[in-house]
Amino acid sequence: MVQAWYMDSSTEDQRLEHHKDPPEFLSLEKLYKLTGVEYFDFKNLESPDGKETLEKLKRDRGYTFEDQITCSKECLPNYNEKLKSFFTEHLHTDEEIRLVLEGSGYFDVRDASDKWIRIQVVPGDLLIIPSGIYHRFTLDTNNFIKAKRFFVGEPVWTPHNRPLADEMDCRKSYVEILQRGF
Ligand SMILES: CSCCC(=O)C(=O)O
Ligand SMILES: [Fe+2]
Repeated sequence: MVQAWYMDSSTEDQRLEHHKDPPEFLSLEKLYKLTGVEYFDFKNLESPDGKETLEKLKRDRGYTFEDQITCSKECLPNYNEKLKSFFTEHLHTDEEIRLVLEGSGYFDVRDASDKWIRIQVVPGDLLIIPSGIYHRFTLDTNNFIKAKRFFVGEPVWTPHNRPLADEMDCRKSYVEILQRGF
């Protein structure tokens, strides 16, 4: 089951959980209300039902491109460099959609007060991170994740780092929606 919590401010190893003391969890509804991040449960991905639900989601949202990424020392070219850029706070001009197939990791997203929310993902979790939200990704202490990536049209994975990205249209639109409320 996916879980989300507010992070502590320690600069210790990014792969640790970084719970506050005491821990402060968020429901998926709250996560959506606060950030616009959407979650879909695909624990049944291997069943006919699961496959059909995924096809429907792809149709509904116009995801025409799909591939897979494996993050491990063995499988990811320029492993250290890639992981460093994944964990540098950034945004994208499009949604970032990931469906975890194996392994686990953490997506961190900023709330409206710039607090970090950590979202733990495990197999069967599909996350949609909106365009324009500042976020980052890290492996956990298992150092392995395999995920499907989806995209509308030709994929663009370019990260735009903070603070330069503050001036981008997608950032301004996101902030506007955030102020109006999801
Ligand atoms: C779980 S996918 C690995 C991370 C990634 O693709 C990204 O942050 O863009
Ligand atoms: Fe990203």
